[in-house]
Amino acid sequence: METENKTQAAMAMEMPDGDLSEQIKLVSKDSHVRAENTELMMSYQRGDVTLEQYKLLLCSLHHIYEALEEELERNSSHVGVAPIYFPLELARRELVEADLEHFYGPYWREKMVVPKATERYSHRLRQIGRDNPELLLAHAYTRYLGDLSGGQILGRITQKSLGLKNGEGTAFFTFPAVSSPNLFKQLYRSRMNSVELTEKQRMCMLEEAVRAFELNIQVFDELQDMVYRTQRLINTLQIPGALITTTTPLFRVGVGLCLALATVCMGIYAF
Ligand code: HEM
Repeated sequence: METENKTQAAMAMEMPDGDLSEQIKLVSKDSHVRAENTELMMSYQRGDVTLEQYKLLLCSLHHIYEALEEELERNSSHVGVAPIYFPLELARRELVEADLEHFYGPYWREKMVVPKATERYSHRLRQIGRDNPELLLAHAYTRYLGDLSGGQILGRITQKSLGLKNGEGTAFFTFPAVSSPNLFKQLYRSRMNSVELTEKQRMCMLEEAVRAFELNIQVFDELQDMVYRTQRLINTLQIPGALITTTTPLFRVGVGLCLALATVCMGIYAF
């Protein structure tokens, strides 16, 4: 991946129009297509996203935005962060929390399921927040401009697929302080273009944008894998789906162990 990123980043660096917003869009074009084509995003585009997929996605989004927004805030006066710091307009964390509470109840924190890929993503955000804060721009761009673009379509699909009325459980997709997503994206791009970067920093920024997409793709793939595994467990053990999807992971492990034990006991008895 590293070599491929470098080639794409080098190509973008040679663009006659040297605006960062144009270069970053070009360099991440293929990754955007790959992100759109993940199983999870394909379920969205087919309009058949399930509650389980959406709840798992919310857990990961919370973990990611918690790290991103804490690091942006901690570095908000950094020269590479200040121009693109729009907490009032863009912050997602509290909105995701409202959605998590809607689906999991007041003790949602104890019920969160966070895959390894999500941990890796937040670890990367913490790492650059500490060592190279200017690279936070690449991640803020990937997530926030994505949420303001395709994310708006995904919000409508979520409502329709899951039959959610009056915005219940879909606060994440809303931007109450942004009256026009298109105008806001224009402003955001002009702020991105105002950040002064050395050639080396610019190259690292373009590579980081591709990495940001890659980290998102890995999260989506692992979430989908978890959905498949849960489905297989339901089918194998023939237990009601609701028992799996509405309970805590610990409870589910307990149920699994009891059923496994019961199967072994029955086998011994039969023998
Ligand atoms: C079903 C999935 C998706 C659909 C249908 C979709 C669709 C779109 C559309 C229509 C645009 C506007 C393009 C334009 O204005 O030129 C866009 C832009 C964007 N999307 Fe997506 N998208 C999806 C998934 C994603 C994902 C998973 C990410 C990142 C994690 C993402 C990040 C972005 C970004 C950063 C932009 C802004 C590009 C720019 O103007 O520089 N998208 N998307």
